[in-house]
Amino acid sequence: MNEAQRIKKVVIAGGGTAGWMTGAALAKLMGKSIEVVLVESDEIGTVGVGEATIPTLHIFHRLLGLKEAEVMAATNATFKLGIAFENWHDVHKNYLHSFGYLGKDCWACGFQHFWLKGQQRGIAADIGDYCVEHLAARQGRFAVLPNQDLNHAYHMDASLYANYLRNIAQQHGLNRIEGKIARVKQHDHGDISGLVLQDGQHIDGDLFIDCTGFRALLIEQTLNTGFDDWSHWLPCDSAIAVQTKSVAPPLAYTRSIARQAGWQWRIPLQNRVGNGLVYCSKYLSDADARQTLVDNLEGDMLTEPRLIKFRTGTRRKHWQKNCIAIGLSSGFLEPLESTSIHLIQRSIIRLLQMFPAQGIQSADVAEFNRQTEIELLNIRDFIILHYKVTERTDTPFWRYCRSMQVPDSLAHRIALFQQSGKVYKFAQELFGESSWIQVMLGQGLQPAQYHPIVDAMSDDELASFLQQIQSNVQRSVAKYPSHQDFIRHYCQAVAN
Ligand SMILES: Cc1cc2nc3c(=O)[nH]c(=O)nc-3n(C[C@H](O)[C@H](O)[C@H](O)COP(=O)(O)OP(=O)(O)OC[C@H]3O[C@@H](n4cnc5c(N)ncnc54)[C@H](O)[C@@H]3O)c2cc1C
Repeated sequence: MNEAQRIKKVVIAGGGTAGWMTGAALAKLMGKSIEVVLVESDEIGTVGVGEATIPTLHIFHRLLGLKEAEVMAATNATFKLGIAFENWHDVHKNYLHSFGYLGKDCWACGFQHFWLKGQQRGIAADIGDYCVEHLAARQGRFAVLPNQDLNHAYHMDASLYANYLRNIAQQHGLNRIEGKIARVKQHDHGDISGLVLQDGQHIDGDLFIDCTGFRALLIEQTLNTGFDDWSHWLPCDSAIAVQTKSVAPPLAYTRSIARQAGWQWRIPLQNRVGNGLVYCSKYLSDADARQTLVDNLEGDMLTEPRLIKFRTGTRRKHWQKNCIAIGLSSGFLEPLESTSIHLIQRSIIRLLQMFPAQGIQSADVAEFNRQTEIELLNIRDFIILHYKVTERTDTPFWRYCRSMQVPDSLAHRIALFQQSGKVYKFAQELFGESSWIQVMLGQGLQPAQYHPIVDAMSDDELASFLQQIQSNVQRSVAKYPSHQDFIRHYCQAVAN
């Protein structure tokens, strides 16, 4: 690595969601001190999916000074309060993983312990009845109110989002170059020196951001960084995606419907619905997958079903020499909990925090890679949990998932919850206790005991404690208008 070279010019290869998020952030926040160039190819196009997000996207928008209603109107967006998991625990058994907090904790233990005792005594309602976001999602209500914000994310049109960010990036001086990268040039010491386009143009730079999607043109095809394959834990390797007409007002949550060898998503936008079937090709042929998806659509198809192949896992290093991989080039977990855009945003923020203006330092590179890996491993475990903890035995795919060995870190979390109802969030971890609890209970994992401190309350006191939380949640949700009405006055897309 050439440690002396100052970074004056950053070249972003690729203009999908990752490329344009990176481009907008670098141009807007650092455009006065560095030159930013982005190369993309209309001929190759983008992966064209990735329309469900999680609440952390607010942080990115705040960083760029974007207004929520404006971004939503520009991207046909709806609000997302969580994900409904249908048929995951078992066929016809459903639950919702909402973005909200469950009930009230005490100093010694989380709310789930009070709820578990209440459940044993027959005085507790569904765990979701103690969470505002959960009930609002189920009742189709939503609002952004001062001092009473619901933890929310968005469903949005991925291409419109990329266009929106592209405008911002270009307004702040980013130079967009259309063309296909034919070759990547390297210095003798191995660093990347430039890109050569098919039309003969040379685009040289100091720091290169690989946003070329699954191709990973720089980080892998050029620098041979290596890939850790996680398909033994996350066995889905294919998806078929199609857009359909809306047939009902948009839900304020994503639907994830487990099928015989994977799961189907439904993502409602203001003007259409995004659909897809994620599946494992070992257990389902592409033709059968296409048929399964087409048989389970609600509106007329607006596009031809499109096949996408992927491999779950991670690049061994995310920053290698003078190249940083952001987006699908850095790896892919699978879309179940909509975490990819979050990971893009985390890499961008980390890059800004560690920007190597005076030259790349090996300690920065190591730290960037260390932080990225920790984040990824926690999210990976959370996603594997959905597949592992299931009572489904109806197909070979689900039997495989149920019996597979999981990482020790996840096995520990499962045992901890099963034996004593305990859940802890690790430092810097994306998913909090409420998320782990909703998914573990929803998938059918029942703790053997609750924390003894709960016995300090009499049954009557416990009943009144639970009742009060439930009433407060109901009162809060009753104030919200319908999701559809709120969108209409807050962020109606211009074309609708
Ligand atoms: C089935 C599926 C569902 C998903 N759902 C979600 C979701 O709900 N939520 C979520 O957060 N994420 C989701 N993701 C992930 C999400 O789609 C991606 O993280 C996001 O779209 C970013 O992709 P990208 O920009 O890295 O790659 P791409 O969109 O593939 O962009 C790659 C870019 O590189 C360019 N390029 C490639 N090669 C060359 C070349 N030789 N010359 C010039 N340009 C080149 C392309 O033209 C394109 O502009 C999903 C992914 C899949 C596969």
